[in-house]
Amino acid sequence: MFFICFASADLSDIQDKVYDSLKQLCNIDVVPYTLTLGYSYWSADHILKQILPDGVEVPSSFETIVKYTKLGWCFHSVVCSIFCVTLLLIVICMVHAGHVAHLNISDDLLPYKDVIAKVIYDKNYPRIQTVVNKVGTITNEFRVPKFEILAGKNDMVTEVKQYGATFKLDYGLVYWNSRLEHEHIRLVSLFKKGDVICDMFAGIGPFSIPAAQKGCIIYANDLNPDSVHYLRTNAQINKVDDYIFTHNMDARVFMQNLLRVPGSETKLESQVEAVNYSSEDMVPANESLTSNENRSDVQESCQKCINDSSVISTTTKRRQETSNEGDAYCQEDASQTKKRNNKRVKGSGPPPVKPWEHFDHVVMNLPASALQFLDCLSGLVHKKYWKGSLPWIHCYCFIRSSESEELILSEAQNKLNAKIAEPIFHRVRDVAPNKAMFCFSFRLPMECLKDETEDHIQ
Ligand SMILES: C[S@@+](CC[C@H](N)C(=O)[O-])C[C@H]1O[C@@H](n2cnc3c(N)ncnc32)[C@H](O)[C@@H]1O
Repeated sequence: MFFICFASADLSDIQDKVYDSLKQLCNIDVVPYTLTLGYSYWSADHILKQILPDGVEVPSSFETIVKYTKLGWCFHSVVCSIFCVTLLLIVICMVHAGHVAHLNISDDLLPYKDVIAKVIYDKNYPRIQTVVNKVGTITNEFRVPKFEILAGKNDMVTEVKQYGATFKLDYGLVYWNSRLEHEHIRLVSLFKKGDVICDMFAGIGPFSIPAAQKGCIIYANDLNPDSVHYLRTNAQINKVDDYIFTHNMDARVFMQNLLRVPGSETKLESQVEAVNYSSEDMVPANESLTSNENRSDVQESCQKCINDSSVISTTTKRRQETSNEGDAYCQEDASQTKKRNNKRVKGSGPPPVKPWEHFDHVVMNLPASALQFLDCLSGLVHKKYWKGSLPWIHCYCFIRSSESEELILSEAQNKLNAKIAEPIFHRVRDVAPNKAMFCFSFRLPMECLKDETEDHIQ
């Protein structure tokens, strides 16, 4: 049995609620004992350890979809540890903060969800102004979890900063996962200025926006209209709207439209957009010196990745966790991105592009089913029109501990109806004890090209 002596008057409202929850939880009228240091000095973790029953694991972290800057975190820790929290310091500390904390409360902790949320809200306010808990599993195709609001205001529109880019989003309407930040920037670090990228499942743009900041030309698509709305908004906020062409359709249709050669069949709306974008005096990708240089740079970057211990070839290396070397590599890229933050990409807009003649990378981040979409890449590229080297495909997938990379490779080869040379598996993160997310990268095999001459002969 215990009771809490609340030291700070300005937190009394929250403390009353916590106190009430405690009384309900413990089924008691009076909560005895004094925590003499006072509620206002204790961390959420410490308080929860005190108030949750013995044996219950205290949620040690929650995902906040808004990040502190590193400076903010350090500052916050110092302030907490020396117990000198003045209002002014809090305000300075929270400058880069937003407001939604996302909890994933396990079944055994559900009876305590309100008290947990109240303590987290209380101890992180005003940085955190809404505390939500994920309910059930994600079943909808837009991959948007359902949330219940446990504390604070009912407002899920917020802003996130990732490596110098700003992302506005409605957490209740679109997919967002802060834990993929490192992966977003790792993949973008493989792209070079002038590369053409097809982002088939773009979401609100965590691959597309930093890539455009680098000077890549992006065709970004998502089936969720709300994602596309925020993708466009984010392209404007980050001043890269000249470099991003957004589409709202099924990923297969998107790729078919993008790669259809004008004049060969009826143009669809999105194809018209791509055609308009390609001006008449366009320079073919493989005739430009810069483009050729970029092409070999991509090879080098990918080779660097193959050599880097954070990226593993099935044939040569075993699965490993992301290395510090990899971190440094991405960090370097991130600092360049930060420098560009909020500056319009220089030059007279992007160079003209004909995607049916050349693109460099395809990003497929829909791990639950991206492999099933690989068949749409077979017979899509016309041999007759294609210029330069074949594109890299980056297909995200989940691999269970009972499954192997060889199994994924064989599934992908079946879908493409072609053999994949030198596949690269990069372990992104563990999503469950027996399941990890991987990025499976490979060059589109030559056999996937559509050869009209052969069609004709047959
Ligand atoms: C896992 S999220 C990834 C979003 C983003 N690339 C990121 O890293 O945050 C997958 C996205 O694919 C979209 N999606 C699902 N099915 C789709 C389809 N058939 N065609 C296009 N987009 C689809 C969802 O709306 C969602 O935004």
